[in-house]
Amino acid sequence: MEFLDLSQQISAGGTVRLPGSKSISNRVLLLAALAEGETEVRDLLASDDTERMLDALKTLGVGVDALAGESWRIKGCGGRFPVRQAELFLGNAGTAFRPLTAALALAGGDYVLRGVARMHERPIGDLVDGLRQLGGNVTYLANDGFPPLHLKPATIRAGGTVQVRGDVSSQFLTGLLMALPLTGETATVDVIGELISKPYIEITLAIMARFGVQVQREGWQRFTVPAGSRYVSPGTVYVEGDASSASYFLALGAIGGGPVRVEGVGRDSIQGDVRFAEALAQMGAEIEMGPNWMAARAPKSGLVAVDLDCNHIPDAAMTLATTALFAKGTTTLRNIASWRVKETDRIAAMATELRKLGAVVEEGEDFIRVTPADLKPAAIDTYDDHRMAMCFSLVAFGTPLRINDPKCVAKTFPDYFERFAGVTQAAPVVAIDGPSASGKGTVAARVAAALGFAYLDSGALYRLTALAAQRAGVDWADEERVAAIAAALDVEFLENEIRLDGQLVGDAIRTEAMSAGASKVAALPAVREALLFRQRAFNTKPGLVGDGRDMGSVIFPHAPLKVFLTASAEVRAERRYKQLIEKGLSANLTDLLLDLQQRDERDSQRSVAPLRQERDAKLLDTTGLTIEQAVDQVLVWSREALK
Ligand SMILES: O=C(O)C1=C[C@@H](OP(=O)(O)O)[C@@H](O)[C@H](O)C1
Ligand SMILES: C=C(OP(=O)(O)O)C(=O)O
Repeated sequence: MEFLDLSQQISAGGTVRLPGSKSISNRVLLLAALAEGETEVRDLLASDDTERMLDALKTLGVGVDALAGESWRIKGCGGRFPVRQAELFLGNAGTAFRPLTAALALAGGDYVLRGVARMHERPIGDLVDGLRQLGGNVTYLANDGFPPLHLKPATIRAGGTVQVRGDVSSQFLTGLLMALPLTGETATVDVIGELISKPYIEITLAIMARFGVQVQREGWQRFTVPAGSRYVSPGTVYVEGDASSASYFLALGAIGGGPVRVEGVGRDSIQGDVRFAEALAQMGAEIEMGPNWMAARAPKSGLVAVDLDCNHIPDAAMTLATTALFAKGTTTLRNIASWRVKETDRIAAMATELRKLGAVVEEGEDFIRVTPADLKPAAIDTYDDHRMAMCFSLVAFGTPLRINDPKCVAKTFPDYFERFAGVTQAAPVVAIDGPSASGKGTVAARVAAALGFAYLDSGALYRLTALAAQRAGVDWADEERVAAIAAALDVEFLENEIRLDGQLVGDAIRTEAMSAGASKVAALPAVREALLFRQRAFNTKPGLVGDGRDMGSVIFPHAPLKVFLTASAEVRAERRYKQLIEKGLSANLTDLLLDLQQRDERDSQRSVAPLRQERDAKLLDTTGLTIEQAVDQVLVWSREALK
């Protein structure tokens, strides 16, 4: 599986221009297609969900032309799709599936609508019931109440009243309202049960109005589409920035210092998720807002927990669940039952993944309660849910972590992680690589102490793996079993000691035999893979000095300082010889030199992460230098690089 390792982050600040709103984009596309006239749509969201809608419209015969930038020209078909028979694939886009179901059921024609497996588990029964009241011929192709659907030509009973349940998804009401002008008669929708996610209905009504249809309403209970309503292109439509996408950056500002400013959405927005800013303010964040921008910064006294009804911001509320990890006290998010029927069961997924990090989580049918704890590194599963991936990126302010399948963000925000990197600053790493006995261990440890950083002796991890394998009677060439040992290594780095399986290791990993073992197991790709995240997880606040052979090339490719530390083989052999003699061990200089040369050869020739000087690494040849001189040089470079 693909993954993305996020380093420990230390600060956030900057400006993000948001991608277009998903909810507005897909509504505008559908209404532009149903309208009379051509519509130019500017700043459309480019993502999986909007691609599903665009593909569907093309399949239905609608003229859809890409213009420069994120602009599109849609040639409206005046309520009658040219293609009368088609099969549509709508992925996991609720904003495409539900409204298209309604429009196609009332527009006549023979259509099959499918989605990804999860879409086939997301309910649509309440909408189908509503459409059947109007005479729509809709059948379930698999399970009753769920996609895929078959829509057949039918005689639509125009006019009158339709009842639709509003307590599972507001998209059913949205779908019906957007489709009703196709009947031409006065039609009234009565909402049964408490309508959820109300602000999304406001978006629907605002965009219908933009296309010339005024819906009359009695609160949230009854909506009437007047006779003779028809969609007319307003010419050009600008799509606002996505308010749900804004939530991650505002939270970053609130957690990581800030200010982080988002542009494209603000006080004048028609999206309910701008009210996420109020929730964040309740947690103590300092919020500023203009007509089409918002900014957040961390409070001096720290964030505090909240107890909130989140029914009005179901998507952005997920961001509060991970923000809660940085707030004092227990945060409760209530009235979020709809989370269970979205991209995944979001209450269960959120609880499971938060617990992996050490948080204390309680979940109920319609709430989640999060109590922060000391966070520990974990690999987070994202359940093909863009918001899981984006929400958990915030956790990097508490611990390094791995996000599995990060590309799922493509549903609404394909370049999310690039934007994340643009406004965050990771805890710095000084990566020191070099051949055996170059003195890199001593230099790295002293540089770490001088900077107040943590120290990672990555070679020790390979030596420990070799030792643990030997103790378990596993051959160093047995890739699969050695990798399993590496993955499960029970190791603890103390001040000047290492504990393996609870016991002090002492010099057992410093023998020549274990050097050879380390070199052998380090050549196995599966072993290196198993130790990858473990090593990255050492990069905590305020920073890390790591030494090894692939610190700068593989483990920390973005390290602000990379040093390639080396010395002539002869000098290295002499240093190693002296070390051994000082420890009272017997040694032979010629054998040591030969050994070193062989090891250099092996390390530089291996196919995975071979030892070499990275192009962006500084070369430090210590052949004629003392340790102090080498340390001083690295410190000078560090201070320059970490400024
Ligand atoms: O109409 C819309 O654009 C949306 C409505 C909400 O769904 P529910 O009404 O199912 O809560 C929201 O979660 C979804 O991301 C987009
Ligand atoms: C619920 C969501 O999507 P959909 O539009 O598919 O319902 C979402 O984006 O969080």
